[in-house]
Amino acid sequence: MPSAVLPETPRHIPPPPTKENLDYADLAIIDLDKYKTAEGRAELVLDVRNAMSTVGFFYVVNHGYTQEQARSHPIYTHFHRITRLTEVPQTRRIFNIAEIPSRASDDEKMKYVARIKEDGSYHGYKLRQYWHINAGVRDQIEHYSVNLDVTMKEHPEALRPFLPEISDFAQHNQINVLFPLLRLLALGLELPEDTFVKQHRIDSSKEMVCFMKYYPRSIEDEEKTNNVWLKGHTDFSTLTLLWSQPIAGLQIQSPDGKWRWVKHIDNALVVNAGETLEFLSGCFYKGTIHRVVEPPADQRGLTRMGVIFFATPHDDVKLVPLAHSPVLQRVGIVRRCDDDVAPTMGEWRRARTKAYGQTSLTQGKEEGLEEELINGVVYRHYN
Ligand SMILES: O=C(O)CCC(=O)C(=O)O
Ligand SMILES: [Fe+2]
Repeated sequence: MPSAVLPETPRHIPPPPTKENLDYADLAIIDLDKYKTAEGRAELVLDVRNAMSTVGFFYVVNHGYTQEQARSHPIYTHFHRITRLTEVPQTRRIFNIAEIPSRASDDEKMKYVARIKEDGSYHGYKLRQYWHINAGVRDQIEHYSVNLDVTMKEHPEALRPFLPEISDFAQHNQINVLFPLLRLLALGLELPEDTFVKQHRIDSSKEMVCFMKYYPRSIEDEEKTNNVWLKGHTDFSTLTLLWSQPIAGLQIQSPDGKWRWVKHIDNALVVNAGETLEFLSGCFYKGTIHRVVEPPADQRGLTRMGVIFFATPHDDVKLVPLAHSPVLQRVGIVRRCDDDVAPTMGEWRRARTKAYGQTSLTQGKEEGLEEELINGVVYRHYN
């Protein structure tokens, strides 16, 4: 069998977690080991339903990827099985790979820039300063997003040898984490367990892995934005799987209106519900508002790398509540728009992606709230 040797990856070195005593959100921990038994699953259905119908966020542990114990696993390229085995644990390895796109030249970044405004797609680079935050200050976040089907687009040269691993990683997120969670969420609505999975298991999926690099900002920018790096928002996904990393910054808006920090847990996932799950569940599952702010003093000045999987159903799925759910019939359905004008996933994704961070916003009823109308649905931003 022919063999090839992969280039070295950069080394992503995570700093120690913050020692500051922050006001942390109290989030449930969903242990996917329990999914293996019928009793465990029954417990998880209740835990997942409770978390998603109240806070809209939880942690997932035992998702099948190792962080601390080195374990060999073979690496493949497009054509060859590679002879050398990696000793790097899987989670650390994906953070190493995540560093690659940010090191491409400016010319190459321009070549693979995402067609955000043109097609409403994040696949490729979202460069820094694309979004407006406040008072003329723009974001310092660079994304590189790869579709679940990694062959859908071309990628920067340095990333190409790692596409098989990125593909494995994306599929791991989908099959081993997303699908079990979607089954639990369907059971939580007393629906057949594959209800949501069927909407997601498709060939032309637009689900994506996003490598997200936040660069530190000037004191002036911090002041003008009140330390907000990424404005309060909900995600357009059904679920967002965020690979926990030690640099604090992510905050969620608690039901009492207070922003609370999300604490880092080594090798855990932070999972949140997005707008699409709200649409499909008649707002029973909550797409909770979250934002990213400047890290605490002991982590200031660091770049912050995120690895995130955004899950969405097929573009043709009409985003109307699953009204036959016995649970929804009991608790009632809240519609964000009438069923007959409800957008499809594709319409919502494109409209949301094109509009985000671009349009001029109107001041909402509350302080710090801005609103815009997307596809006839009110979308809110919070500062
Ligand atoms: O970087 C984070 O921790 C969160 C990012 C986020 O909320 C998003 O990209 O939608
Ligand atoms: Fe988000």
